[in-house]
Amino acid sequence: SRYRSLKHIRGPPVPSWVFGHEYMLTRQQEAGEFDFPCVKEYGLTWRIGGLLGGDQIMTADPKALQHILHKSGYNYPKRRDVSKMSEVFSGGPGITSAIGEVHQRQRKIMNPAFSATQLRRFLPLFQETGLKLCEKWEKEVITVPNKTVYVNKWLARTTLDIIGAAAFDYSYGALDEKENALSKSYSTLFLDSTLYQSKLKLFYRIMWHYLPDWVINILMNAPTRELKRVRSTSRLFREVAGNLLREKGSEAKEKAEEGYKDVLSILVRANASEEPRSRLSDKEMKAQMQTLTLAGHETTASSVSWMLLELARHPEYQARLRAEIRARREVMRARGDIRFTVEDLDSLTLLNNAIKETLRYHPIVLNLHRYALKDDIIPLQEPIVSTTGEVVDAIPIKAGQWIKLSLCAYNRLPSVWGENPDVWNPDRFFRIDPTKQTKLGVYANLVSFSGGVRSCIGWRFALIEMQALASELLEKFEFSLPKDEVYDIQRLPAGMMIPLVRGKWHLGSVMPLCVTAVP
Ligand code: HEM
Repeated sequence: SRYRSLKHIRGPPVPSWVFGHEYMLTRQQEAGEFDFPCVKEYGLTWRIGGLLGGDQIMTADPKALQHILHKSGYNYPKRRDVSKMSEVFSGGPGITSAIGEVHQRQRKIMNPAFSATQLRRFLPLFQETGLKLCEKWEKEVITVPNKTVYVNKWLARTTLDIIGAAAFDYSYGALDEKENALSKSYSTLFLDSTLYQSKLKLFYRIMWHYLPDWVINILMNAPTRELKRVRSTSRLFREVAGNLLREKGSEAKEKAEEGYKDVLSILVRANASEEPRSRLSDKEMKAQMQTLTLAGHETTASSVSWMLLELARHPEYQARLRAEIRARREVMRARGDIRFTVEDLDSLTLLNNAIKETLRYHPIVLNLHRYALKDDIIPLQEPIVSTTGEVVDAIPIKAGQWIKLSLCAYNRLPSVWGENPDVWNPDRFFRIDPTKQTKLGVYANLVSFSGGVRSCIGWRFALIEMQALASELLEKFEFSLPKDEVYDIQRLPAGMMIPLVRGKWHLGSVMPLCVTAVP
């Protein structure tokens, strides 16, 4: 049968015939606590259980990842239950849930909005919104010395305002308004809908993979608590999108005709296109808006929050970083400029190393769930030893085989990242020679943005945004561990990796840090 051939691959004992490792993986107390020991015990590729006695391959092997993500094009799609869940999160058939040719069409339509030239134009917006956050903190938030601030909450509002303005020329007013319904709804979305689901619900959801689309389309509307929660965010978004298209739609159409390549103009033009290959339906257009809003804000806010936590844990590095930013500020002022340019930001080596190291150490997406469309052979960079002691350097698989990519474990491989990969140390990037690595990710060979045809479309957007926000924040504020209490931050697997405080889950997903203005 199809799975028998994998029995010779070693892996951890399967905890349940029904769930395989699926349930266990969602129940981790610390993201990666499953993956990291597996690499140490079995090598970079191992066998885990799937549903109902099935076997899966799990891998962190650079060559296997390269094969699956890059070289095979669309031959290793996302598991169907995963894409269908993305559809629920996007409120319709958007780019994260589309597969094959539909995805190719959508991606081609949207790509021009994410070119390097296009994104440069957003830098002033990133900076102004960052400065607005600084001002808020200075005037309203840091009212007493040693104030503990939930930095992730503030950053999520900042990045929500940014994605609204950058993509849709729309103001969410999340930084200004205390009670913004949409930003509130987003802020607990993953926690409420994805973290620690019951066994039954998880089983039911993963089984979607085997069902025909029309059945899933009915099940997607089932009245479970989790689905209702996600749909309620979608409803709020649809209201916003409706207003937005009413207000900006005709203007966007004109801009599109003049060749503007901002997201909204591109989407509106594609929506009006007569040509099937470049057309987006109404549903698709709205789903893209919702997708970009979701995929484009909390991801970046989270990454910056993890970086600030690490800088709080590493005050000496933080001080070097601040000095680097200030020195560049002098150069900038001497030129007569008032803002950093993209070149200035790219020249901040310590900052960029800290960003890379944070993406490596705290990848927001831990695992990707894929399956093979065709029979294939997966090549391995580091051979493994089978149950009978033979050396395996390639794994033949059958069409339909489930495969999990361990992005978090790849990001910790000493063979790729050098010694002490379990320590956050940005200086490692001074020693890394990317030409010696297997080409993988879109950025710095990290797989934190995934890779290949399904890689993150917004990685450059995120990078410039992180550079801009971090350079403003770190120049004006010092981040340290909270003084009022000890907060033990857990990294939890909730679809996206989210921070929770051990013993204080009632606080929700928070990143508490002590923030002090620096003179
Ligand atoms: C640090 C910030 C970010 C990280 C770590 C990140 C990470 C990722 C990852 C790992 C994927 C692949 C997911 C999968 O295959 O299931 C992805 C896809 C995606 N990301 Fe990001 N992302 C970030 C920021 C952004 C931003 C700012 C945007 C938009 C402005 C964005 C838009 C998207 C979209 C649309 C996709 C789906 C692409 C496709 O399937 O063709 N992301 N991202």
